[in-house]
Amino acid sequence: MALPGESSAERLAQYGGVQRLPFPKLELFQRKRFLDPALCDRLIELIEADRRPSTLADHDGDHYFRTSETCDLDPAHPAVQQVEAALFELNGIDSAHGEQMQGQRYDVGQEFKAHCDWFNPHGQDREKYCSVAGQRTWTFMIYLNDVPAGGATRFTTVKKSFQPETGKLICWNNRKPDLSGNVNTMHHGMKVRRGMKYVITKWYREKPWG
Ligand SMILES: O=C(O)CCC(=O)C(=O)O
Ligand SMILES: [Fe+2]
Repeated sequence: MALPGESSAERLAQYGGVQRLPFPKLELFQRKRFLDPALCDRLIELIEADRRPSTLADHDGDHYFRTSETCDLDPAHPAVQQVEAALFELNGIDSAHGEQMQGQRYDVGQEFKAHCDWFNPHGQDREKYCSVAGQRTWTFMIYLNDVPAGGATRFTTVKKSFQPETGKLICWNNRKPDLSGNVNTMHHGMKVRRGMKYVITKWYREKPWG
């Protein structure tokens, strides 16, 4: 049984079409065509309607660290609820443990430099970001479109890149079996070279999200 706020390789495998990448030190999965193209288009419209410059915890003053635009997706919107239902069917994580779903849009030249999604236990912002809901457990990310050039997500320590593709989902466990953050989850949303890139991201926590 997975802990609250967690999924597991066994659970993900039940869904069908889920592939685990062959890295012993990192639980990393992909599922192609997780969302259908029409739903991806609706989500892109929502991001376009509501986007604002991204912010970031603990970026050490590098204003070019995450240059994309972000939006918090409305949990009451039918398209967002459809994604939530699909995610629950896949991962079995109680939605109370999920942060609000985020949309991101990267224009040409924009990126999200190499980082881990879990919060540094020694970082200045640990208290601010983890005091209520605890650490991030799993990340689920879905590409909403094909990007003509650039925009791959590169896992830098295991040297694996994912190419954006409409509806493709990738997910990973941010923690090691001892529940500390896994440095092998380090990933870089690389610069878009041509076209636009849209993704949605869903992060889960150890404890229910306020
Ligand atoms: O856009 C990407 O490829 C990566 C996004 C990401 O790492 C994040 O939102 O935490
Ligand atoms: Fe990330």
